Parts: sequence; structure tokens; C-alpha cells
Amino acid sequence: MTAANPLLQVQGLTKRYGDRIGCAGVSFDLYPGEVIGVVGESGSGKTTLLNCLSAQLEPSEGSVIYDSRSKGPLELYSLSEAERRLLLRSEWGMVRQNPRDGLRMGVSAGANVGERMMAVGARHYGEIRGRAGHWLQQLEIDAERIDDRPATFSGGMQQRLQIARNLVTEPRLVFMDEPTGGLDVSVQARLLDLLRGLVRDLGLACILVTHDLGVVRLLSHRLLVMQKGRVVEQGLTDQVLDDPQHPYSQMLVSSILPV
Ligand SMILES: Nc1ncnc2c1ncn2[C@@H]1O[C@H](COP(=O)(O)OP(=O)(O)OP(=O)(O)O)[C@@H](O)[C@H]1O
Repeated sequence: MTAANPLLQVQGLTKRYGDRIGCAGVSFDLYPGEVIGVVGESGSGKTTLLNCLSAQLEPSEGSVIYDSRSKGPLELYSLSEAERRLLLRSEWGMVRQNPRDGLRMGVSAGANVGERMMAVGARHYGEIRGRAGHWLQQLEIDAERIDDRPATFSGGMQQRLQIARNLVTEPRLVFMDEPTGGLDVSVQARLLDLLRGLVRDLGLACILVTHDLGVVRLLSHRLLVMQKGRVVEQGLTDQVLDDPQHPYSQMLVSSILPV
């Protein structure tokens, strides 16, 4: 968070679906190692914003500049489709709520992790298998399960495998969409703990979308509160949650956290 250059510079980002607003006028900077949580009720524009930020949905207006490892600052929507896909593969991670959307269910756990390394140029079988095993362990998946398919894993294990698959390429920026959404409360708590440790140890920058204020309290440094596509409040997570200024944030906090 002390680095001089933002990793992501977001300016006036707006996405319209016909007459409907997806998100409107969103501006913020994300610094290396920083986790920004995006909260708001259903339909407030969180997914639209995440998709625009991760080069998956072209905005109607505004810009997203990403400071890439390989080429320095790039305006995402001036890039070709192939260049955007390369960024997603090589410099970013994307953790989806449903692990089935982020895994290949027909191949083994090891292959799920290993193929991501191959996508960025790794070729040596022993090395790929070794690193895949290492990342499974980092995510508390028993090395003995390396040849098993994800379909034989529990929901929590599938989610941890999805995270291993994303982290193996050492991304600089990870997008997470409700990463603990579909899990039991006790499984959620352990996964959150694990994620918190990894984010800290690896110095990951993240954009974390969730409707769960407990998740952002634990993981994010800063918070954007969205209502009807607009950011109505942003600030340090503890400040926003403990002393919300905007009536909508106050309502959100009081309806979820016990007072
Ligand atoms: N493909 C689409 N076509 C038309 N309108 C859309 C489309 N996707 C989203 N919207 C609209 O954009 C607004 C924001 O939706 P979005 O899915 O981004 O909200 P969200 O905060 O992610 O909601 P949820 O928490 O339920 O996923 C809503 O009014 C929604 O109806």
C-alpha cells in the first residue's frame, strides 16, 4: 500500500444496459497489496462493476488503467480481446462464487492447477506437478488428492482448489465474487482465515465483491458502498462500518450487524 503507482485507476466508469444503469460514475484507485471490498444489496451494480474492471464487460463510459507487470500502464478497453484474455491468464486471478464456474470438473485437481502454469509457459512435467502439489498444500488440500477430480471434493475443498488454481501463476490482482458465498458457516470461517493469511503473505491486491459485511470486515482495507449503480460512500473499512455517513450505508450496516 506504500507503492507510488496505483495498480488500477478507475475513472468515471459507467455501464448502461439500454435505459437501465448497471453502474455509474465509479472512480477509485487500487494500490498494490490493497484489498477493496465492494458491498451493496442485490442489483446495486457490484457484478457489473467487477466485470467492467476485469475486462469482461465493455463500459459505456469511463476508463480503467491497469499497471501491468509486462508493459506498464494499459487502458483495458484500448486493448484487443486477445490482449485482455492474456492479462486475465497471466497477471490476474478470478475467484467465482461457484467453484464449478472456475474449475474444469473433468480433469484432476493437479491438472486444474498445472494447466494454469502451462498457459503461461511452464513445460517441465515434474516441476508443474511439484508446484501444483505445493499450492494444493497451501490451500490445505491433502497432497494425496492431487489425481482426484474436483467432483469428488466437498464444496469447501472445491473453493480452495479454485483459489490454488488462481494463485499458482502469482497474480498481481485477484477479483473475487462472493468467494465464501455458497459455503456452510464453519467452512466459511476457515476459508476466510486462510484467505486472509494468503492475501497478507503474498501481498495480493484484490477487488472483493460481496453482500456479506463480515467478509469485508475481515479481508478488505477499504470499502465501496454501492446503491443503484453508484458509489454512495467509500473509505477505510472499519471507519465505514463503525461510523457510516450515508443513510444507505447506515441502513446496510444496521440491518446486518447487531447494534
Ligand atoms: N445483462 C443485463 N441486462 C440488463 N440489465 C442488467 C444486466 N445485468 C445486470 N443488469 C441490471 O444492472 C443492475 C445491476 O446489476 P448487478 O448484477 O451488477 O448487481 P449486483 O449488485 O451484482 O446484484 P447481485 O448481488 O444480485 O448479484 C440491475 O438493475 C440489473 O437488473
